[in-house]
Amino acid sequence: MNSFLAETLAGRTAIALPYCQANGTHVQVLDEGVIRFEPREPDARGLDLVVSCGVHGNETAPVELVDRLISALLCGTLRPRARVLFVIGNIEALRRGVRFVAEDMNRQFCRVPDVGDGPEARRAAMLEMQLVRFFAQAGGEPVPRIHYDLHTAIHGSLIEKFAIHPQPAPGKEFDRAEIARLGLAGVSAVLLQSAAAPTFSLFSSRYCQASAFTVELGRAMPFGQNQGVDLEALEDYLGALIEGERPSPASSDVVAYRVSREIIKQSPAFRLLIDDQADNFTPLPHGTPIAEDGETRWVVDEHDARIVFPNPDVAVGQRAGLIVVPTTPG
Ligand SMILES: O=C(O)CCC(=O)N[C@@H](CCC(=O)O)C(=O)O
Ligand SMILES: [Zn+2]
Repeated sequence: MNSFLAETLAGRTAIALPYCQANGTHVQVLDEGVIRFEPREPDARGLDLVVSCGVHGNETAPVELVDRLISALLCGTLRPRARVLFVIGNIEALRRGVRFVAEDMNRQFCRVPDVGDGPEARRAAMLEMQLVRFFAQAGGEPVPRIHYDLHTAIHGSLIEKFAIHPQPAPGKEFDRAEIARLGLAGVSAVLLQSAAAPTFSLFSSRYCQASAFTVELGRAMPFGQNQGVDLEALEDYLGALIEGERPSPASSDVVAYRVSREIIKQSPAFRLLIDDQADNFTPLPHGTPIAEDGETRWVVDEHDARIVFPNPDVAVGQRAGLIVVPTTPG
């Protein structure tokens, strides 16, 4: 039998009726690339978990990981004791092996009522609806809600695996316990966002009250070329969550950075003044000119600053880099 990913890329998954596996697990394909698993015993459910991948079509290692987890659930070697929703984000971009088709999907979330009409904007709006329904259907006693949106990065990184924790809603705080747990998944650092970027993880954090993270897992490579991306710890960790475990680390190994500034491209004249191939977390000495755009110049005035996601080729209005500085979680 072809895997869920193979069927999805071939255009052969679509909304279907729920069914029950021999081991009692309830399964339903909710849309193209969207599949939900629920345990036989609803009372056993201790967690509602969303794992998304492929929001950028050139970031395939996490898609292969998600496909392995789905296959294990479908053949019964993994038995859920949590409700789990898997989302393969930008299917057409995955088919083409490109980051996006018309617009960056990870800038199309949280846009109601101003939803765009391109393919990524429409898909993002549908995925938002799926998450809202998934979390609302839980019933019973409230359980923790977690969303991991899995990515890989364009450049190399001095810290290979790191997460971005979206800016909390007013009156809320960063989730220290979930940040610490990420260490068990092989994640070494977290960036605490200080601005509301229109990402998938911001959506689930703000509108679904989930503890949400964008997780960067190494370098973006095409399907079949991800041997250099070691996702074993993450795969074990997600398998444990799905099977109802909630491992807690004795102490946190995850170092924290605060996003000090977002560098926003304001016009086509935007220029990066540092190497646009710089690794993520490359240190930026005080006084370094980073970018210019007409009259605007970005110069490092932070102590111990690093650059993350330097990219001058984004659309006007989008971020061309993050300046981050060390901080403490929480
Ligand atoms: O490597 C890059 O420049 C981009 C990698 C990537 O796709 N990162 C995400 C981060 C999302 C967030 O800030 O939560 C993105 O840019 O969408
Ligand atoms: Zn990405």
